[in-house]
Amino acid sequence: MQHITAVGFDMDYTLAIYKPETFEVLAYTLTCEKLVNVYGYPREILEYRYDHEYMVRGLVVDKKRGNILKMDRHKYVKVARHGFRPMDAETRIKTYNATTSPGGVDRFDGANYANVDTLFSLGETYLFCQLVELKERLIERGAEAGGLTEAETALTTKPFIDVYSEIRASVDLCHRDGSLKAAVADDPEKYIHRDDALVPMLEALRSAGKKVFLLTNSLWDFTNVVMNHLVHGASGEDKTAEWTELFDAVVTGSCKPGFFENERAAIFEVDVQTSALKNTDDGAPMTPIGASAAASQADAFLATAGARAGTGKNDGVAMHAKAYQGGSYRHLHSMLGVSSGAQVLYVGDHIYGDILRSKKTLGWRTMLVVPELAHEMECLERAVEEDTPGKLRDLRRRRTALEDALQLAEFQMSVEKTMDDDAYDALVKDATEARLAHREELRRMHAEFHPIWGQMMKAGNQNSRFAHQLERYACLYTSHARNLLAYSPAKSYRGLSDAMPHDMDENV
Ligand SMILES: Nc1nc2c(ncn2[C@@H]2O[C@H](COP(=O)(O)O)[C@@H](O)[C@H]2O)c(=O)[nH]1
Ligand SMILES: [Mg+2]
Repeated sequence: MQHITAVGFDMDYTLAIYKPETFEVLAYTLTCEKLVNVYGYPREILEYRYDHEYMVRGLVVDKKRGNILKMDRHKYVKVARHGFRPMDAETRIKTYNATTSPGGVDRFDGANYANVDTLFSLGETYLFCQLVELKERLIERGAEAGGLTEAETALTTKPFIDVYSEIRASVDLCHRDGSLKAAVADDPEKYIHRDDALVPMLEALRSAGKKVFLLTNSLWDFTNVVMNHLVHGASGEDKTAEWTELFDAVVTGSCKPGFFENERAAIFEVDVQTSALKNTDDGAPMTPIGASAAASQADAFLATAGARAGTGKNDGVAMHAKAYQGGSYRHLHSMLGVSSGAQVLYVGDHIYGDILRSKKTLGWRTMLVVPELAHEMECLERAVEEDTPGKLRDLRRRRTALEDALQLAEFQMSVEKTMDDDAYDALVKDATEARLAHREELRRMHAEFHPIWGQMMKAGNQNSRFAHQLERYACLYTSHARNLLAYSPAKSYRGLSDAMPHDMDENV
């Protein structure tokens, strides 16, 4: 951290942790309403309930087939469900892991797939599974007895990928038409956890000489709602702009990940008293026609530009306001007096929106917030207490030894053309039992983490795709941004040393 001069935070699901039992349920319910009222879906979905514990991040939606997949770091699909129904191993392997297409292995990144990579997407993925099942139930019902309503008939003919797109569009609408955000603004306490450690954490960074910034895709009005709740427990008329004093720069409506690449994006100044947006000339104040008093104000700001932000000038951009909307990393670097991406640490929850592009394009240091890690670590500790890793290692060793012995026996038989049938049958039996015992213990261990999807960071024995992306793009990861408070702002974080199979004592 010694070389880091600026530490930035994403807001939603990074500083502000939403309560799934209220916030996700609200987003889900509003989405169902849009599907019925805007897209003409059957009214029965208004009665649907959301189980916020069912879905997890890191899954991939196969929009075309109506399946949800969990894969390992090699993109080998280890768990698959059609809607909520488990896919049998044979179908799963045939569909995803034994492709003979000329392009080779499916990359799972085209238009037919969607990543469940933010906590915002759990509800919509759950709803997709419900509608996959509803569509199939209606097709069966229609074939048996007829008598479907117009809305039901329409759903039976809709490809899964269109159902997915309409769910997505409905979710998008909830975020854009104010329905979701107005409800949160009315009662932030109901939807967002407060956090006593937040202000001390931001203050500790600043006292250590770091610039601190907020960079969020939420627009100013919603940011102001959320930050007032987090910092002051204030809402409605009691809101103020005092919380902005905790930051050296506040950028809202940032359009990440475009913010990290698109240098031409216009930046607006936010009037924190009225929430009005003011035009700027690439960040410098502009005087509206006829506002002569403002002109001298603009001159004064320009004269002192940089007082708040070190140099305050970078690439010829002068920045002075407390809060902005839009813009690009170039404006932000200017506000912070940053000349190299390696000086910035950014803490966010979205592997694509926050982490990947900021690191790849700008060389920012990154920290991924993974709230699920707390549960994952509790389960790991329990597993260690029960010696599950030891049991798995022994079972895996026995399985490997017997499979090796069986393969060697089969090879010898093929060369010598003789065989001791009884010995061979016993070996086959032992190898099969060892394989099943190992698999069963692995399944049992995964189920302790999550009954459907297992351990988030593993798929079978391997790192999951989510864990792989995290390792590749996040310099650090933690269950909560507040954990920064537990370490010195000058701490040197060191990675574990890399290990290859031949470096290990045991290959388990
Ligand atoms: N229009 C949409 N907005 C969305 C969607 N999912 C989330 N969001 C909004 O993005 C920001 C995230 O802010 P950040 O602090 O994490 O950068 C927040 O305002 C969400 O409401 C969506 O599907 N469509
Ligand atoms: Mg976020």
